Amino acid sequence: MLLQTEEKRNGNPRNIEDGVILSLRGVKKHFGGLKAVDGVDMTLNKTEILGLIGPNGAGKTTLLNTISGLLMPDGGEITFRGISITSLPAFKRAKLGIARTFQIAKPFGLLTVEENILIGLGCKLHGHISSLFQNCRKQEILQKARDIINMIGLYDCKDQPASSLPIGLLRKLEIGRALAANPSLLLLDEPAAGLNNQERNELAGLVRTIREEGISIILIEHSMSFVMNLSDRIVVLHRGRKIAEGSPSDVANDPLVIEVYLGTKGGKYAS
Ligand SMILES: Nc1ncnc2c1ncn2[C@@H]1O[C@H](COP(=O)(O)OP(=O)(O)OP(=O)(O)O)[C@@H](O)[C@H]1O
Repeated sequence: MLLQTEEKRNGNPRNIEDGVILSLRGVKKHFGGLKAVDGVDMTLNKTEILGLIGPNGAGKTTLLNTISGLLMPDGGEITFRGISITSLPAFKRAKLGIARTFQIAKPFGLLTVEENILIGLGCKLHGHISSLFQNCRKQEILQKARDIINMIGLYDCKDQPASSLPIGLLRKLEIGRALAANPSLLLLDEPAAGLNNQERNELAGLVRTIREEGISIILIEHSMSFVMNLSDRIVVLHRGRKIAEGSPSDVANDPLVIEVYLGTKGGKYAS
C-alpha cells in the first residue's frame, strides 16, 4: 500500500463518531465587520469527497483556512478524528493528519520534483530536511518519494526543476507535496483552475486514486463539471452561510443555489 493513513496505521481510529472524520459546529470567522464565515455546520465522512462551492467571496477559502489552522475561528467548534482542534495551530493539525494545497501552487522552483517531495517527507519524518540525507532510513524515504511521484504521474520528470513544469503538472506536484505529509484529510483549494480538459480529467483520476488510498477530501472548485462529477456530496456557501447541502443533483436542482450561483448552467448537473 502506497500511503498509510492513521486508520491503517493504528487499526480503529480514536473515538470518532461512526464514519465521521471531521465535524464543524457553528464555525465563524469575521474580518472586522465582514462575516466571511458565519456559523457553518458541516461534517465529512471517511473517504468521502466533499465539494465546497459558492460564488466568489462566499467564504470557501476562509472556511478551509479555519480547518487547516491557517486562520483561527472566532467561534464554533472543529473536531477531527474525535479530537477538538479548534484552537490548535496549523502544524499540530498537520501532525494529526490534515494537509492542504493552495490556489496558487508554490513549489521550491529550483529544486527538482523529487526534492520537493523529499522535503515534505523529511519535514514529516524528521523535523528538518538536513537529517533526511544523513539517516539510515534514506532508502526507505527515497522509495516513499518515488511511490508518491508515481502516484501523481510525474516519474518521467522527477529530475526536472519544479519551475520548468507546466501548470497541470505543477498542480499534481502540489498535491504530491501534501501527500508527503501522510494525511487522512486532504483539503484542495481550486486544484483545477486554469487547467485544460485533458489536465482536468487526469487530475480527477488522481483525486479518485487518493480517495481509494483511504484519504478523505474537501474540494473547493468553480469548475462545475469537475466538482459535480467527482463529489459524493456538495456543500454550498453564500455570504458565509451554508445555503444547501446534498448530492450533486440535489444541489443542482436547489432553487436558491440556482439563483445565487449556478444560474442556468445548473441544469446540466440536475439529472
Ligand atoms: N484576510 C482577510 N482580510 C479581510 N477580508 C478577507 C480576508 N480573507 C478573505 N476576506 C474576505 O472574506 C470574504 C470571503 O473570502 P473567501 O476568499 O473565503 O471567499 P471564497 O468563497 O473563497 O471566494 P473565491 O471563490 O473568490 O476564492 C471575501 O469578502 C474576502 O474579501
